[in-house]
Amino acid sequence: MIRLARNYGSKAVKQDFHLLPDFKLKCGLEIHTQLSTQNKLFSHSTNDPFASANVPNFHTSFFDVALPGTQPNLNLEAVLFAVKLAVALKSEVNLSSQFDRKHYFYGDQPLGYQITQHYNPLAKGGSIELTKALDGIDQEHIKIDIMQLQIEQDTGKSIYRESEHVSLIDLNRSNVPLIEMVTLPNFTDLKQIRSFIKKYQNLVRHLGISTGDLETGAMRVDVNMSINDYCRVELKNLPNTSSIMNAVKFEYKRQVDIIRRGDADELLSTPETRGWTGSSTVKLRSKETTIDYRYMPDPEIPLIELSPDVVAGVKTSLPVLPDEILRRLMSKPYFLSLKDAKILTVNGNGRDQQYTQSELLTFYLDTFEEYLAHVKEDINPKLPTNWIIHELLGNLNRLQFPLSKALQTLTPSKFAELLVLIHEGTLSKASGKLLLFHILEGAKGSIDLLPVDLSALIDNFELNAIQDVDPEELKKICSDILSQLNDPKLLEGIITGKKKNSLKFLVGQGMRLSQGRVKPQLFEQTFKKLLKITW
Ligand SMILES: Nc1ncnc2c1ncn2[C@@H]1O[C@H](COP(=O)(O)OP(=O)(O)OP(=O)(O)O)[C@@H](O)[C@H]1O
Ligand SMILES: [Mg+2]
Ligand SMILES: [Mg+2]
Repeated sequence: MIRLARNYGSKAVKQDFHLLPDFKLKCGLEIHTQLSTQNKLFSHSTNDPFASANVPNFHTSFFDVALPGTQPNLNLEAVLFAVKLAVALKSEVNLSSQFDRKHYFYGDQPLGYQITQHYNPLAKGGSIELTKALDGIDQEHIKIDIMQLQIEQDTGKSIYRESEHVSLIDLNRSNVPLIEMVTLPNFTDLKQIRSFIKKYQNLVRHLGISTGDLETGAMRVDVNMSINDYCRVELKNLPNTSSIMNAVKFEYKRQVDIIRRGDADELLSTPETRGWTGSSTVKLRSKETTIDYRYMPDPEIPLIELSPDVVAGVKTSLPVLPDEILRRLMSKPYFLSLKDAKILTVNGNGRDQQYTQSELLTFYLDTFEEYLAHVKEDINPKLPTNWIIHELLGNLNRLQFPLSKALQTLTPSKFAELLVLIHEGTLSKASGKLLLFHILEGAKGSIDLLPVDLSALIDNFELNAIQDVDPEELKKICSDILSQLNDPKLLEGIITGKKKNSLKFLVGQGMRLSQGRVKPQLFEQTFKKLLKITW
């Protein structure tokens, strides 16, 4: 088995890319996903392939290093994770599946074979739907069929230090559980491939069975592609989405050139495996010369026998899936835009954000419910969205403060109280923003966090919007602003209606003077009266 060193920098030059009508693309994906179980697939060592990258061979047992006489012991958590995924993909779970040995020799595979499922995998069939509305593909709706899901073990890692002429072996990754998911060759363009990968990644994160990160290798995508029914080429070593897309584009152009030159019968008549260097695909091996893996059932591992109850139990305990959540969030009473709904449902990699998706979604739904209970019919669905997705998250990122801590003081009911105050005009937007930042900043420095007392804070800072503004006083403020303006052109533009927007500038001055405690509409009305504006 030949492997290329991982290439993280993709140097491919950006150019226009189009599929050509006479050269029909057909693609199928094989995706390997590491399961985030506590332990490894066939041993009791901790499953921690990355955290300890600086301590090689730390998370290893006698079995992981293939000491003679050691035997595999199947981790049921991995089977449960695989069943979860199978059920979410509507695959048919095989109630009796088996493990097989796939033989090949490589330094980071000390057993001399990989334990996988070849003859009788865990699940078959199933599909993922992609739509224009939710996934942004060009077609209204397509279905990508899944061939099968199989459980297998990951290999160790080889590290090549060319300057020192040494190859190092790290077995921390050896025997980490993987699921290989194979699709039918249903993909016909690049957007479909990109959307599918995103959707599958979000699904495994949503189910809590994998980190789904491409960059760390927790999720690895091989693309099989062919044009006009010539033989398929399999692309491997694709470390991130842009490599996947660039490799497909490069390979498409390469195959089109071969067909145009009339060389396809010679060069595209046998399947081959190619790697991605960062700027081009290179041949690793042809499938003709593929070594014979001598597959055989593993005699040391009993069949995985599942009772129908287990599958049924997983089905009933499965969380609501992301597409369904998106659809709910985009309809009554939430009416979120697709973009905002995705902020609440698309799981990031969890390392650079201050919340998990489920924390955020729960916070949003709970706050929304309390807000709705207060305002009833008079609801403004944009208010919770803007204040949670934009204001709250913006502040958490700025302060590097996790949502889980923030909500000890800003509970959903407190946050809803804040929204109601803004909704009713008791608190202006500007004061609301100040208050929110102040609460979060204070909470960050505190150890014991109690639910915040909003009314006390509002009184303390005199943030209450002035409800009964004296019209005379308002008139005076507005006249002062006008007399200090000294810009007749601007005034003329406003009065004639040629520069309607400039009225906002005047209102802004009023808001500044009143420290945001007077409603902007009141300033607008007063200015209009003073300037005798009729538009
Ligand atoms: N004509 C074709 N054009 C493009 N893709 C194809 C074509 N025929 C099959 N494929 C895709 O090739 C992939 C085959 O994967 P599978 O795991 O079954 O076999 P493999 O690649 O030979 O095995 P391995 O797991 O050892 O790589 C599937 O994703 C399938 O959709
Ligand atoms: Mg393959
Ligand atoms: Mg495969």
